[in-house]
Amino acid sequence: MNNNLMIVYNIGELITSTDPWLIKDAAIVINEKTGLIKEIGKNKIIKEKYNLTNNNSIDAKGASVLPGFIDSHTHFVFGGYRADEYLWRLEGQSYSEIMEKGGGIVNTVDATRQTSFDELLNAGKKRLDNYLQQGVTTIEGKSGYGLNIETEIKQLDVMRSLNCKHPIDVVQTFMGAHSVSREFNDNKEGFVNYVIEEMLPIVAKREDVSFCDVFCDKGVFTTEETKMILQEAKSLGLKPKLHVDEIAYVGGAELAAELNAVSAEHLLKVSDEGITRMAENNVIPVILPITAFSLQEKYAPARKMLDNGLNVAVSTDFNPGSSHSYSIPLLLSLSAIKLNMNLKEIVKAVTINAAKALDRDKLIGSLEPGKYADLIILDAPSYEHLIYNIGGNIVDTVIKKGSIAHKKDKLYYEKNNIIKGDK
Ligand SMILES: N=CN[C@@H](CCC(=O)O)C(=O)O
Ligand SMILES: [Zn+2]
Repeated sequence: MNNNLMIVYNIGELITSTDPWLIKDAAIVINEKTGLIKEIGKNKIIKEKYNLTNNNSIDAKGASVLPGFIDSHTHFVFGGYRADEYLWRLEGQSYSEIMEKGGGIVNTVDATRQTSFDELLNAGKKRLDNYLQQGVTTIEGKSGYGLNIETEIKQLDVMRSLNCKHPIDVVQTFMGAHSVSREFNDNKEGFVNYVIEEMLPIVAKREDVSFCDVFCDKGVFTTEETKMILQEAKSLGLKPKLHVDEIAYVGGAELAAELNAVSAEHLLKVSDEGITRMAENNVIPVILPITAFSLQEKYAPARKMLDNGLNVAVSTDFNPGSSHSYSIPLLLSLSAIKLNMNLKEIVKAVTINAAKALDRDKLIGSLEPGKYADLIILDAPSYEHLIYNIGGNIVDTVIKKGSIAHKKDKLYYEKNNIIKGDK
């Protein structure tokens, strides 16, 4: 009767990210073949109905269980580092000043062009391993450190390969308009045409690429240029996302609404009108508090967005420049302390709302029958510990599509039986 079923039982509290939000003393029945959730119920009832002696069943021992985290905005495939720029920023130079002096994104473009596919793959794998240990089961990754077709394709190929090889699902976004490439330094119009005419037709044919993103901001691409690129991308079947209103207010959120974009991201300088327009058009705001922290900028008005009914998502924005961090605990802490979000809003922001930002909410982001069994078991009795435990990773076990993808490592000294004898 239990063939191909995995049962996670003795769950102290199950956080579903849907209704009912919390189920005490719960169990989840998973179809291991499909990786989908078959049934969720009270522990006692599931125990009576199914045979728990199945080897693959897991005793959660009263711990809190919740959906796998979804990091909906990252640039995790890149070559080189920009630690020097981070130190310059600490000495008072701004992100824009460094960019205007010829640094910033184009430095990483140089490094990424010089880095081989295998090196990018290895670096990407290590970063995904780290994400997995923190409970991330789906991640978005953007290209945009190639700015020519060869290297953009190389980044996308690395992400495609990682998506096949790694338990974390990688959702790919083409971001050829991340900055103007050095070759087109004095010819931005030429670069925009290059993106539209040379890159988009090739990238849009790939089934593994879902979105097209543009850095629409002061000193980067204007709203007109962004509109041209994203309208073309849309006509070729790529769904629009926008980096907007980060450096300065440019009316980016309004443009995201006009384009019916899936998401608008950053939004540090968003206007009230932009918030209203996003709400009217179901645009998901993806807020990146680690970036504001790292740039020492004012945080995006997440509270105002939530109070206006928006489905706010939060993400690490892991990249080599503005947010060199893939720390989920830091993300959760900043969301609580700096964005004034409550625990439920924070969990939604890294689960169901993040799934919405990736247009995958029919399959992931909440725990309910018919959705993928992407879930985490905490080393804590309550999900309150996610923000109470500041900066610490309290994820014990990660299950991806019904298979155990990570279990907290045993300590080295336990594994090797190293003990200090009495002296
Ligand atoms: N703001 C634009 N893009 C990235 C930063 C890229 C970089 O500095 O390398 C971001 O989302 O923060
Ligand atoms: Zn970004």
